[in-house]
Amino acid sequence: MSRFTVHDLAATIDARAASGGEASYTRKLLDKGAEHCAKKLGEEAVETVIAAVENDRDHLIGESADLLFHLLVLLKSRGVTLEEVEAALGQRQNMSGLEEKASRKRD
Ligand SMILES: N=c1c2ncn([C@@H]3O[C@H](COP(=O)(O)OP(=O)(O)OP(=O)(O)O)[C@@H](O)[C@H]3O)c2ncn1[C@@H]1O[C@H](COP(=O)(O)O)[C@@H](O)[C@H]1O
Repeated sequence: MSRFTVHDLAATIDARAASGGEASYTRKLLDKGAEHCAKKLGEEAVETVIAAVENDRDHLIGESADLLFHLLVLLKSRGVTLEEVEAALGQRQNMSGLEEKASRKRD
């Protein structure tokens, strides 16, 4: 069996956005709009931070999964693709984080 990836999850979210029904949580989130999706992402981020601070490994993994799911739904709600985010990361590939930070200040 091939490994499940974030791309597989993004494809499921695309499918639910196109035709998800009453039973779809993704559809429910998208129907409530981008602001609601952003609020949910914020909640999941806080829960992830708490799990990390408490050094609760299993909880951190679970909350990180929730966080990634909600980030993908938020991106979908604003028409941004995972590939576009990957491209942004790719552009930073040969630059250190500190260089990247300095380049933002010059913009
Ligand atoms: N990965 C996830 C995933 N991670 C977290 N969640 C849901 O995120 C919610 C977060 O819990 P909360 O307590 O914060 O929210 P809640 O109180 O249940 O919901 P709200 O009423 O507050 O919105 C839970 O209901 C989780 O089930 C997810 N729901 C769906 N997926 C994936 O998305 C796919 C499509 O799901 P559906 O759209 O439901 O078919 C599924 O096959 C899964 O693979």
